[in-house]
Amino acid sequence: MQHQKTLETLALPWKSDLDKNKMDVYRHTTLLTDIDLIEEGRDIAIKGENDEVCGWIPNSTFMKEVFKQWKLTTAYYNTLLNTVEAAVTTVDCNGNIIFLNRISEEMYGLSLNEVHGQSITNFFEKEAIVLMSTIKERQEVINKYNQPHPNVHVLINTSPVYVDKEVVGGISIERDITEMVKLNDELASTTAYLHDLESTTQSQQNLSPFSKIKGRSPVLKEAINLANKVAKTDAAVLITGDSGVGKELFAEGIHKAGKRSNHPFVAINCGAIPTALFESELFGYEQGAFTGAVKGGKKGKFDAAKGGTIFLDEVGEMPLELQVKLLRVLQEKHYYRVSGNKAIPTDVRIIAATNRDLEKMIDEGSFREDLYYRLNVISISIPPLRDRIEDIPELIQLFLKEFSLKYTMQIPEIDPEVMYTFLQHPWQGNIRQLRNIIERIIILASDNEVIKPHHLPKNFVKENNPHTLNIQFEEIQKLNGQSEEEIQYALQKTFGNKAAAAKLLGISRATLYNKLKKHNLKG
Ligand SMILES: Nc1ncnc2c1ncn2[C@@H]1O[C@H](COP(=O)(O)OP(=O)(O)OP(=O)(O)O)[C@@H](O)[C@H]1O
Repeated sequence: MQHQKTLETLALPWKSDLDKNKMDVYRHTTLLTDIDLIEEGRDIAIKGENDEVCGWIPNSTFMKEVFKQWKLTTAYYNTLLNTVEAAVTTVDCNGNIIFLNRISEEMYGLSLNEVHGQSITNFFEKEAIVLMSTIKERQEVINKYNQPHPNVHVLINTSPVYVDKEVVGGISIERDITEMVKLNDELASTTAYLHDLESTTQSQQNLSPFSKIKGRSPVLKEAINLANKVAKTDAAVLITGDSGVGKELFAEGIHKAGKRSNHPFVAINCGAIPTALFESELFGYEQGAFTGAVKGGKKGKFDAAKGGTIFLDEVGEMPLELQVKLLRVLQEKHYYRVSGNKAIPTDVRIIAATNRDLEKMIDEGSFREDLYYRLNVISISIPPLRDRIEDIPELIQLFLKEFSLKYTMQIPEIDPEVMYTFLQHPWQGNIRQLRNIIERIIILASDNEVIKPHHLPKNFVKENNPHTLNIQFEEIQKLNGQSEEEIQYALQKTFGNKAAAAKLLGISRATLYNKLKKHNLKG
């Protein structure tokens, strides 16, 4: 508590009429606390450096001093116990409660007056009382987690209290961490909840009928919106667009978003079926229909797609005579198997797609106008990739991920020049071409290699106009993202795609964000 006094400080000078044999003798440096029990009425003789008795302390002075020290110690002790931000409990060697401070009283809902002198085991589960084992085993405990009550979590320090090497009791100091435990629990459950939410939204996203169609361009979003609306009806849909723009993905999406989604989606490439087999392929045949026919007949695509959707891909490639047959089925709403005479009702939704200009074909007489109107109740036009360059960075990332996974590679980084080449490319083969190129890149690149222009196929590079490209690229190479104009230029060149713009400027995405903030740019 306080600085201990030595006996010397209390001593009076030795007098010749005193008898040291009637006194207890101590050295002058002895501390008050080191003194054994003094018999009532006995004075203390003090020995100096040379072991000569040099002073004495009358018993009354000693007792007064002890009393004074006791009062002081108790005052400090009580103040300390009630000031400390922890629950303090002291017990005697039998585990009877001597003291609880205010925090201890509050923490356990006990009042010192009521529990004083009672065994601590009356108030706590035996196995939860660290203090008891500390006394028994004479072993201090530091920062041990304990749950003395179902609603209380603490970190506990305990120590036996010794007087002259003998354990006279124990003291425990507990820091209440209930709030922390609760917060931690909440954090854990919130994290788990977030995980759940994330995977539900992810699976919902995966379930979304058009989720496979990636891209953020307004033209693409518009096409998806229209497809979504059309999907709710049973109307025939004609999807137009260049080769590889994703027409089949749209057809699948419409099927999945419609009420026929639990039935099959059957795709037919109209350009790939030989004329002689077209009817039997589509409508099936009865036994003995022709030489080489399978015994028992065979079902056709219309049977296979029953209740679902038939996707007539490349419908513009269909020979005229077959167009007539298809038209008849669509008009009459039933079909016959080859060599069959039973009319089978058609129960399919028709979605057709073409990359040909059907109206021009009608003018030229190679596509039937009546069939065109049958198929084209609603048309959805999918824009070519060169008209929605904003989608390119996302598609690149998608395919990089897909093929890195397939060929068990790290997802490589794309050099800004390659990104720029991609953004400027005319993409005659659209997304299919982009996908194929990325697959090739992944196959040819080594792990951890940055994708550079030399990774691109030679004929692909030739498709670009190398002259303009180089000049523009050189211009861009001079950029370092320092000025507001450069940042705006890069954003404009990359259609606002920040990842691509950062690559062009040769700075990290975080740096670009900082610069956008600094220049107050929206990006
Ligand atoms: N927006 C897109 N997001 C992701 N992948 C796409 C997207 N569009 C197309 N693809 C992918 O590109 C490839 C070509 O797409 P799809 O077969 O749907 O094109 P298509 O227009 O039907 O081509 P074709 O006219 O040659 O039959 C497929 O691998 C498809 O998954």
